[in-house]
Amino acid sequence: MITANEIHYAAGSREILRGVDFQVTEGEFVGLIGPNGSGKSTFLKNLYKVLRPQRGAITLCGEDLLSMSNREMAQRMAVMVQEQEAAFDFTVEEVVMMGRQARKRLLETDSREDWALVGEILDLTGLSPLRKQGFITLSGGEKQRVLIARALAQQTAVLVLDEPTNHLDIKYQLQLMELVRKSGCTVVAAIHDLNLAAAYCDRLYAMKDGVIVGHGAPRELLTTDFLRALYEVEAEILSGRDGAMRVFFYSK
Ligand SMILES: Nc1ncnc2c1ncn2[C@@H]1O[C@H](COP(=O)(O)OP(=O)(O)OP(=O)(O)O)[C@@H](O)[C@H]1O
Repeated sequence: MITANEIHYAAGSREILRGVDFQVTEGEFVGLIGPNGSGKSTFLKNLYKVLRPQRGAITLCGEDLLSMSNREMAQRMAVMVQEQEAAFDFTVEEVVMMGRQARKRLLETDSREDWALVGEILDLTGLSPLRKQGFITLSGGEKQRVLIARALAQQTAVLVLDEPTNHLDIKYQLQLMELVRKSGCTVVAAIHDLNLAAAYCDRLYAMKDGVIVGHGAPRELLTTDFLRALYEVEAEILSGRDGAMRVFFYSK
């Protein structure tokens, strides 16, 4: 569904991505982990074309991403990032409706089907009581839920999420991960919380200093030795009563 080969990206003389190889197959939920400043957001920005790699190739749904128009990309891939949020002076339902734009012709109005879908997604994300509230008046966690709702309204095959849960309380963290997993989309998400990543992702890619230093199923990848090398912390790995792995951290 997505392949990135040998991606190099530099900002001025600073090499941020140094030959990143990355593959996601259809229906997979892949997490991107790694320490602060390792290049995760920069890599995702290359995936959704806010940045253009100096070297390397990316395909989306079998087509060359770099020669695709933004509209063609938006019909295949929805993106949820943090930085856009200040720009919205719209109601919650209007922001979610914006997700439909990529699927319409120029000047095509919102149909009854569009509104029905928006209503359904507002219900799913627990946002119906807030639908008429101004986006800029929402709390950080509410904004994050609106942005994921907007991405779901785009009805794309692929979702790219940069830190989708960092403002959410624990109930909504679990709910968002559940929702994303059940969406049936192919998902790439940068996630700091390794317990969430391990519980929901099929596979993880670990990035450090602009290169992929490991990838695999969470249980195979996240060993104490690997976590020590990646984050310079001591980790203890246990199993929860649901059988999922839990990681505890101690400073070195
Ligand atoms: N335009 C730029 N000019 C110089 N350095 C940059 C630029 N953009 C990003 N960087 C640097 O590249 C590195 C990678 O940044 P990036 O935001 O991709 O990291 P990240 O892994 O997403 O980090 P975090 O976990 O903290 O969000 C950082 O050290 C950042 O300061």
